Amino acid sequence: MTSEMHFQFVVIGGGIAGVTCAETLSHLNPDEKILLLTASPLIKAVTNFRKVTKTLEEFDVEERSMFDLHAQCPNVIVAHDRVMKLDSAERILHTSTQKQYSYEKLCICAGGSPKIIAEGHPHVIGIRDTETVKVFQEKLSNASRIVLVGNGGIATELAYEINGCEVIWAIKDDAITHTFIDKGASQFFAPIMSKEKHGERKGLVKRVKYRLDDDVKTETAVKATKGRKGGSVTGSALGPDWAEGIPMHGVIEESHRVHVEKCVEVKRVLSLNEIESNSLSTCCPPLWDDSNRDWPVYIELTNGHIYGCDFVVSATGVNPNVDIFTSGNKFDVDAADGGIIVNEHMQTSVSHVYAAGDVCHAGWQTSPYWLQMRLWCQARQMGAFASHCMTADVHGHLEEISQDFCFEMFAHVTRFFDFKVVLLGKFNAQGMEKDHELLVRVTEGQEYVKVVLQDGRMHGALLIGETDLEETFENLILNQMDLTPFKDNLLDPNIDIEDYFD
Ligand SMILES: Cc1cc2nc3c(=O)[nH]c(=O)nc-3n(C[C@H](O)[C@H](O)[C@H](O)COP(=O)(O)OP(=O)(O)OC[C@H]3O[C@@H](n4cnc5c(N)ncnc54)[C@H](O)[C@@H]3O)c2cc1C
Ligand SMILES: NC(=O)c1ccc[n+]([C@@H]2O[C@H](COP(=O)([O-])OP(=O)(O)OC[C@H]3O[C@@H](n4cnc5c(N)ncnc54)[C@H](O)[C@@H]3O)[C@@H](O)[C@H]2O)c1
Repeated sequence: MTSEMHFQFVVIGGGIAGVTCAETLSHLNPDEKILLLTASPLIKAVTNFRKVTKTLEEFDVEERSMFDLHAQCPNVIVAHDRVMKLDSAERILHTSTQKQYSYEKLCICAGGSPKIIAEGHPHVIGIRDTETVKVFQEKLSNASRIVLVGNGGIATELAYEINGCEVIWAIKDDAITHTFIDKGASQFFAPIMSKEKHGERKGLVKRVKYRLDDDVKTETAVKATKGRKGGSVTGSALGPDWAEGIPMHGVIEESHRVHVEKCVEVKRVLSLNEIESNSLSTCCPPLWDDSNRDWPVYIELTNGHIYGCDFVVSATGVNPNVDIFTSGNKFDVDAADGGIIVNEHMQTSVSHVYAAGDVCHAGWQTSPYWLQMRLWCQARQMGAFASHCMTADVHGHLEEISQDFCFEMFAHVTRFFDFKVVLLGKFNAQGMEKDHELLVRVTEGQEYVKVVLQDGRMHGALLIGETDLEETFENLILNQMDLTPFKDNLLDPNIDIEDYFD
């Protein structure tokens, strides 16, 4: 019989949400012992945090040993141990090293795993953590053609970054990068995507400092006995600009070649044997050479096209890691995205259990200008806010805690195709009825500015390039000024909009 260790606060997950939650708990409760349980030996740390505007934030993400977190927050004990079972009635966690931990308050920050088409197929991979990136790089270094499935963040970055390998990019939509931008913006990017990249990439400060050394030793760590099961992902998700500085080269001389197949899904993954025995004919994009080539794997798309390739990258979103927790416990889970539902205090439907980051589904009545997307900024914000709520809860004044300002308005800054991209509020008019209006300004190869208006008020904006408009537009969304009298001038490039609304 193993002895049980008790902690006031236990956090599960060494990603951005879990580490931020544990760090903030440590600052708020310097006299309490906090346990962070993580299935991955390295944890994620947020550094150089800075606010760009009231709601936009930027930070670096470093992969660190568990030792570093304990050194920085001595009341946080980090255990490299996988939670195998939650007994929420007894408030006990059972781990892979046969330990038991009881808690007063628990925060689940177990992240997500890539949702992979044809899961388990040896020629289909997903990307989530440093280990899966290594697998991808290794496969790519011997590849001359891949099929890329998905139309969100990862697919967009890969379509731009991969060199020396042909890419067939299969998307469900009629325009690229649909998760983040509208069709007009994807047309803005189209010529840029097909251009070859020359010389140094411009202007971008590398934001992620990954340490890929596998053997980080820690004395405080409790060693996990089990590794990955069936190739499942246990590491934390990568973060901003993960693709920067990671070589992505195939074997051919042509530096950059992408063929986009629009409005399709993958119907079947086929072997050469199946192609031959059923006499199926394969396709090749115009001007690409496919003569006499046999491929390790073939993809049949719903438009009937069959492409051969070395391997397939499934960049098709994330499944929250909920199974271990929902088994035997009455968590409410969102039917559509599979996340554990949390309320405005990050509480789940199970007493004393909170959740934050990719694993959770924001189940509260959200502000009209905020939406959940599984992003590092939201993982950090949710982790930090959950720790404030957990602390208030143990002191009996949770109801006095009002929601953090960061949930007032959605704000995300990233880079696609080497352009700065800022997303504010309902940047794609998400969930809005047809009665909204779009104002757009485009300068080819330079900037794309789109504003979403309803009843003359700004509800969202998409800014591509160095527009310098984020602060002004953030204010206009937050203060809901009636812009009807200024509508014609709002995007006039000859008017200094900042002065205008000063
Ligand atoms: C390739 C890639 C690129 C990305 N790029 C960006 C970007 O540019 N900008 C952006 O905003 N976002 C980006 N994201 C998304 C962002 O990285 C995630 O939203 C964010 O990191 C999620 O953090 P998290 O802490 O919720 O989860 P995770 O980082 O997934 O961490 C979950 C943690 O829980 C642990 N865990 C899981 N199960 C257990 C268990 N049973 N017991 C113990 N521990 C467990 C895992 O080991 C891990 O440490 C990217 C994601 C990927 C995969
Ligand atoms: N720069 C950034 O902000 C950035 C970059 C990379 C990743 N991320 C985040 O990391 C996470 C993972 O990225 P991702 O690109 O896998 O997810 P995503 O949610 O960004 O995009 C998933 C894409 O896959 C498509 N899809 C889903 N099922 C499909 C199917 N069966 N067939 C074809 N297409 C399918 C969806 O339509 C969507 O376009 C996301 O939360 C994303 O927001 C963010």
